[in-house]
Amino acid sequence: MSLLEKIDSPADLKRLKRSELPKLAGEIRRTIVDVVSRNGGHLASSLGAVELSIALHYVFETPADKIIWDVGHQSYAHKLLTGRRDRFPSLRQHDGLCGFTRISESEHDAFTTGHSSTSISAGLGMACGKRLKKESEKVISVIGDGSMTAGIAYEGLNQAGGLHKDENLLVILNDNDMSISPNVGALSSFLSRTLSAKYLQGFRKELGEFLKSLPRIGDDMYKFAKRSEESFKTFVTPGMLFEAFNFDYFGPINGHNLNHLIDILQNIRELSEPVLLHVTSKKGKGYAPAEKNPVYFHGVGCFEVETGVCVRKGVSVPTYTNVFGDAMVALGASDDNIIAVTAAMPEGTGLAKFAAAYPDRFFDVGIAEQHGVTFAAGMATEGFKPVVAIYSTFLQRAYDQILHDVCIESIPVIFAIDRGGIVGEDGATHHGLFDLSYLRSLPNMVVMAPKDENELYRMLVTALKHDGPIALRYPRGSAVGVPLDTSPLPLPMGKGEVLTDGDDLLILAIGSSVREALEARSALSDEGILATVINCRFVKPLDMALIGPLVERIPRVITVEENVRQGGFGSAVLEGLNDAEVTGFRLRRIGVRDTFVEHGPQKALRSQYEVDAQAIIRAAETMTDSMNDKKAASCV
Ligand SMILES: Cc1ncc(C[n+]2csc(CCOP(=O)(O)OP(=O)(O)O)c2C)c(N)n1
Ligand SMILES: CC(=O)[C@@H](O)[C@H](O)COP(=O)(O)O
Ligand SMILES: [Mg+2]
Repeated sequence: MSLLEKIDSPADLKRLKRSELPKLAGEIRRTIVDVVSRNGGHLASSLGAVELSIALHYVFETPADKIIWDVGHQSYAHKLLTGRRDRFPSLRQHDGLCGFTRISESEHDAFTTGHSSTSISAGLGMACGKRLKKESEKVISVIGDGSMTAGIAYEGLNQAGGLHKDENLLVILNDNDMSISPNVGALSSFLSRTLSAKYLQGFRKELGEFLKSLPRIGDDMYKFAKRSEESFKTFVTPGMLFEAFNFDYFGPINGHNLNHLIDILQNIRELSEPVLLHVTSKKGKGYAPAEKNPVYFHGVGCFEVETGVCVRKGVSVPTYTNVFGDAMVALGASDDNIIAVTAAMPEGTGLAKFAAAYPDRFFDVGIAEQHGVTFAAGMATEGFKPVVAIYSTFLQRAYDQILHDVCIESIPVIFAIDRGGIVGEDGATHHGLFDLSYLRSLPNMVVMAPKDENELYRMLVTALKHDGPIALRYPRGSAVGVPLDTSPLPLPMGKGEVLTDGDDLLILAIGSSVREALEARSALSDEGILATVINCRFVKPLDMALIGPLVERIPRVITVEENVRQGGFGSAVLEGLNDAEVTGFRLRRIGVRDTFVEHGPQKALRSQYEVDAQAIIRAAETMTDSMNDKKAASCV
């Protein structure tokens, strides 16, 4: 029996001898690599946090003590140690374990995470709550160096440092010198001073010996230098930053040395004030391909364990992300005013190629979506054309910046919103199901969604010509596979496109849902139901000049979107019809109902949450059945 098999709870872990823990770490790593190679997942970060997870559960007592794993993408070892070993093979699968931490999944998951940099705020809230309840358990926020680039992390530190000194909060900065890509900004270079700190320790020793050797004054000077050693150390390490927030700073310590980790955590456990422990670790630790290429193995699909080579199921259709990335490079060649902004996701958004081609016009702002949007607004006021590429789910963070800094003055910022719709295995925290609703309510904002990659390109061209805020949202994964027109003309603003004609039903679709609508249309025509299908292209401005008369002609209407129904595209159509005083129609909205979508394959989720072609067919059948019933009734 392996050591891991003996662990059904953190209590079992504590029964192991310290000398057994490295073996356990090896078993955990092999399990993680094995499961992720089959299910995909966040491999490199989780491998880098194995010893930290073991040490934390060896020293602390969850669920009474709280551990908040920032983002939660490094929490796989934590899951294995907290009673989820048997279910671990279901990681990220439909109805299986979530890829991040979820309060609803385990009492050991203190907080639900997925979006970064929330752990300090949540941890501080818990620590304050515990103080008021006179509970003495520890709250531990584990945050990476990339997540430390977000403003909210400093808002938490700032409040913590200004509160009572008895907030029982331990912040562990897990510093692997990487975000998804190499970490950016001043913080990153500041943290890497730790490297030179090693050198400085040697230097300090030499200096001591040198001072002692000086006749007469040497001893006194040595004592003075010793006295100020603490401030010297703080000055030359990142401690300076955290001490300024009134945190006691310890570190940097090696995050893969279990003995050191356990010793220091046991000591810190006895302190009851805000402490920051700086741990250095290696992304991908223990699995050579991931150590070598941590960017690729940050979030990876299925791969062969022996080689680390990706197993692809022979699809050659490009992703929307790739088409966007290539279009940016092509368009950037003839227009020096185009700049690209990403919030720590150059690969994920497809902007890495633009970064390589035009490094001066590429800006990675770190995990700082809010700042990224306002930064882009600033550049736009200088005459540039900023294209801000952010995943739909992360753009939620920047709502006020879009409203206040972009829309009020109608500043021409282009939002390239990737991962719009159901994203799949990342689940509830990551689906991009709200953007159509949260953007269309903003004055001056234009909102588009392409039906295929060709239209994505055209929409980007349209956006670059537009003088005001404009968004294009497109889904995760493969595009349709249509031939690309690489010099497309801009689209007429706010105009939809008639795709098919039929008098029985009107299907109004947006974005990737157009494909579902066409699939449904073809199945329905086999049943003798003929539908007019419209690719609306724009959620705002909506083409009411086209839609209004069509609804009067075909008063059975289905709207389709991969977005929540509340406030989305279907709602826009209803509002438009109401404003145009069109009456006497029936309308069904296909979209995600008032719920959060869990994780699983995109196709399965589209079916479960009823936003696929089958859902359109069912809605069409009920509508046309009742139409036939009525016809039949009037004949009687
Ligand atoms: C608000 C937000 N923006 C972007 C992301 C995407 N993202 C997930 S992990 C990550 C990098 C985090 O780096 P770090 O905290 O250092 O953890 P590491 O991956 O190095 O373990 C990013 C950018 C996110 N989860 N949340
Ligand atoms: C943890 C996180 O937020 C990212 O790593 C995210 O999982 C990336 O998603 P994609 O795989 O869609 O790029
Ligand atoms: Mg990191």
